[in-house]
This record gives sequence, structure tokens and C-alpha cells, in this order.
Amino acid sequence: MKTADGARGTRSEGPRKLVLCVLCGLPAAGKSTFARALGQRLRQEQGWAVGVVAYDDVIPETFLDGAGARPRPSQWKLLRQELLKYLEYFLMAVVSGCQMSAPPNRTEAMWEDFITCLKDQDLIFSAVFEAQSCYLLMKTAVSRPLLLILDDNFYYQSMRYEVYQLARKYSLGFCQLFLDCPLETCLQRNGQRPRALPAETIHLMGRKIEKPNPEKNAWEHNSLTIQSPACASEASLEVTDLLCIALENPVKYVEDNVKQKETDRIICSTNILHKVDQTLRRIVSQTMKEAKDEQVLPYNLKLLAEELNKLKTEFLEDLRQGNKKYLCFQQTIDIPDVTSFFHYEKDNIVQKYFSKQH
Ligand SMILES: Nc1ncnc2c1ncn2[C@@H]1O[C@H](COP(=O)(O)OP(=O)(O)OP(=O)(O)O)[C@@H](O)[C@H]1O
Repeated sequence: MKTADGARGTRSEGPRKLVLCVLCGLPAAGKSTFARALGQRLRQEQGWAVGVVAYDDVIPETFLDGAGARPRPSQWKLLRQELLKYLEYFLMAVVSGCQMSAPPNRTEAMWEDFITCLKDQDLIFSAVFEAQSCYLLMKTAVSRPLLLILDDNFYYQSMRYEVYQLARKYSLGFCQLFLDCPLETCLQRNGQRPRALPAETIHLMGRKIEKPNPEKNAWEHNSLTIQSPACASEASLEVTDLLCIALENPVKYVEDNVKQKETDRIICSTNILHKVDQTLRRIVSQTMKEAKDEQVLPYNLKLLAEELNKLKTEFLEDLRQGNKKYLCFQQTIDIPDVTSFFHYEKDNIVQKYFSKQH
């Protein structure tokens, strides 16, 4: 990959400070208005680089079914995910300090709108490198803390979670701003827009919307609700605080993942140990029944029971310690394998007490 060094885009010192901020709320809640004002304020006050990605601007009108209409939900979902892919290409460039490449299989008109959106906000510029056109990062995008505001309704938490996953993948900051605007106000503002949405769409979204819920979802803990229309100025300190916290505390991908894997492993091995324990108990009681049928003397029966139970305990202890001989190639304990090992050792003991071989 070619770097932007030497051009205006230069490699930054130390890890990049980057935050993805999801704006959510009903249509006409004032998200785009708020995002523009917030971007301007943070560029001036904090000296950050800010990119506002308004989904309505980037997803081309050719996808709209008619004036003021949106694509079907399934189509919108695909377009939203495609846009996130574009965003990921930009993030990869920022994180690595290299040029931005174009994803294969892209929707050309949408990609062009995305590029225009970044260019208009002085985050990238076009260049020709070895006779090929490419996009280089502007110096501001790599040398300052970078805030990317994603402006869409994001009314389901699953939509927001996709952005969180992206933040986790690249260890970026993540936060959410929910513009809480009364339904009536949204309907009224929407009605005054030149390309108004059908009122029914807003009613429907009002019923479906899943507000950020930090108590239920740990990943939503960096969330703030802003009461609109009173919103912007009163909330500015709280918003800046939230963004600073998110910027300084990126989502830790590796750590979370390792912790989760360890938890999964413990749960999984506990379940397997339980299953093995039950299987070995059954084998022991079946063997004792056979020994009685074989008329093994009571004193020998007692010794046999003691030896078999000791063997069972040793097997389980071995499994708990992660003895490799019971692991199949997938590194999980193979119960049939454990059982056949146990049968083998059990038969050696049984031979001592039974008159016949087993
Ligand atoms: N705080 C406010 N007070 C009064 N009017 C507002 C306020 N914020 C936005 N508006 C007006 O409401 C309308 C919708 O605003 P805006 O486009 O910002 O909403 P939105 O949430 O981004 O909508 P959508 O989700 O449909 O894109 C605009 O006409 C805008 O001028």
C-alpha cells in the first residue's frame, strides 16, 4: 500500500484517536441540523477533524421509489451495510496512515457520493499515483482526533450494533446520541419540508424505535439522550464530555474477545465434564450389576466398587486439568474417546475380580 507521506496526508504519531458517533432518532427529529452544528463547534472549539456521514445524502436518490419515499427495508439494510463497508475502507486508511482504496463490487453512484462527502469535509483528496487515481488522506484527518458522525435513524439497536462492531474491530471509540423529539413535533417539522416523508412512516418508526438502553446492553453505555427541540446548546458540555470519554476509551477488541472466549471455554468444558461424569457413573453401576450377576464375593464387590470409583475420579480430574490425550483435533474433549479409555482401564480392574474375562 502506498502511503500519503510527502503529500498533504502524513502519517500520524502514536495511535490514532478516532471515534464513531451514531446519531439516532425519528425522522425530522433534527439529527442532520444537530450534526452540522456539532461538527462546526468541535472543529472550532476542540480543533478536531469531523466528518458527518448523512445516509440520506450518500445513498443516491435513484434508489428512492418516488418523491419523499425510502427504499424497502430489506433494500435499505443492504445499502446501509454497503455504506458501512465504504466507511471501513476509510477507517483502514486512517488507522494505517495509508491511501484509501476503493472496495470491489461497489455501487458506483453511492461510492462517488461517499467520496464527495469526505472530500467536502476536507478529509480526503484525489491524486494520481503511478498513473492510477487514488484517494489520499488530508493532513487534518491523520494529525488530529477524528470524529465521524453517522447520521441516520438507527431505530433498531441491531443497526447501531453494526457500527459498534466496526469500532471494536479497529479499536475505535464508540458513542451514541439519541435525539428525543416528540412525535408531534417530528410530524409538524416533516410536514414543512419540501420532500416530506409520509406521516405513516414516522408513526410506524415511533412505534418501532428502540432507544439506547445502557442498562440492558453494556455496549451502549456511552449513550446520551438529548431532548429536542431544546437540544443543541444546553447539551453541548455533556456531548463534548461523552465524545472525549469515547475518544480516550476505545472499544478493546482483543481483551473483550479473549475474556469471552475464556468464559465460553469454561462453560463448554463444564458441560462436557458433567456429561462425562454421567457416562462414567453409568458404566460403573452397570459393571457392578454384572459383578453381582457373576456372583463376585461381597468383600471383592466392595473393593471393586472402590477401585472403579477411584478410576472415575482420576479420569474426571485428568479432564479438568486438560489432559491432552482426551482432546480431539478440534481441541475439544471427545466423549466417545474418553469412554473407550475408561472401558479399557476398567476392564483391567474387572479382570482381577471376575472369574471370567470381560
Ligand atoms: N431545534 C430545531 N428547532 C426547530 N426546527 C428544527 C430544529 N432542528 C431541526 N429543525 C427543522 O426540522 C426539519 C428536519 O430537520 P433535520 O433534517 O435536521 O431532521 P433529521 O432528523 O435529520 O431528519 P431525517 O431523519 O428525516 O433526515 C428541518 O426543516 C429543520 O430545519
